[in-house]
Amino acid sequence: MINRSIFLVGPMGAGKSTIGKLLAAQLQLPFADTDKVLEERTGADIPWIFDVEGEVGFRRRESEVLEDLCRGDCQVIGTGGGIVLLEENRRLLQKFGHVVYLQASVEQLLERTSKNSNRPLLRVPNPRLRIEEILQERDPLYREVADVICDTDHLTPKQASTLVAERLQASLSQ
Ligand SMILES: Nc1ncnc2c1ncn2[C@@H]1O[C@H](COP(=O)(O)OP(=O)(O)OP(=O)(O)O)[C@@H](O)[C@H]1O
Ligand SMILES: O=C(O)C1=C[C@@H](O)[C@@H](O)[C@H](O)C1
Ligand SMILES: [Mg+2]
Repeated sequence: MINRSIFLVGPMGAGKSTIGKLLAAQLQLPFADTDKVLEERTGADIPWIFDVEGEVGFRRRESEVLEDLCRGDCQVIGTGGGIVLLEENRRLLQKFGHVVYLQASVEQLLERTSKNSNRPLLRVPNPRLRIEEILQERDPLYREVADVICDTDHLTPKQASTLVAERLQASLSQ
């Protein structure tokens, strides 16, 4: 029934990496994370890439990773929060995958992303405002590509993974 890769999209802290791993185990599929693949290929971490190559350089690398993963086997793929910014990426997501938009409130996103400082776009004096701006810009783009939308606010990662699996099955059997 699942004949294409499952892409998880959503803002930083939505749980794409955390829930993605659980979902992959649940569906007995491999898991990949675009941020991780990009870091392994580059041999540098995301803050370093942003510092040296800027966001434009990072986005170029991210698109290359996405293209390669789209050509590969069916798996669960956690994406970077900004993957939907480029139209070419949105087309790839829709063409090659089942896309799940993981949502969470600004409050939850702020709390979940405050635990570490490896997100260059949140290294600002007012991360709450930044998250609000990001959501305003990207929510329509996440919706544009999504086959399924799941709110993770009051769910543990395990509960969220189960909900995503159920919603995916329902959407695929329509
Ligand atoms: N449903 C949830 N309930 C509680 N904590 C969560 C939930 N989902 C994720 N977390 C926690 O929030 C933090 C960020 O999650 P994660 O790294 O999976 O987000 P992400 O969407 O992959 O973000 P990014 O776009 O920056 O890669 C982690 O510490 C994770 O354990
Ligand atoms: O939301 C974003 O633009 C980002 C999210 C992270 O997953 C990383 O891809 C990077 O920190 C940028
Ligand atoms: Mg992630």
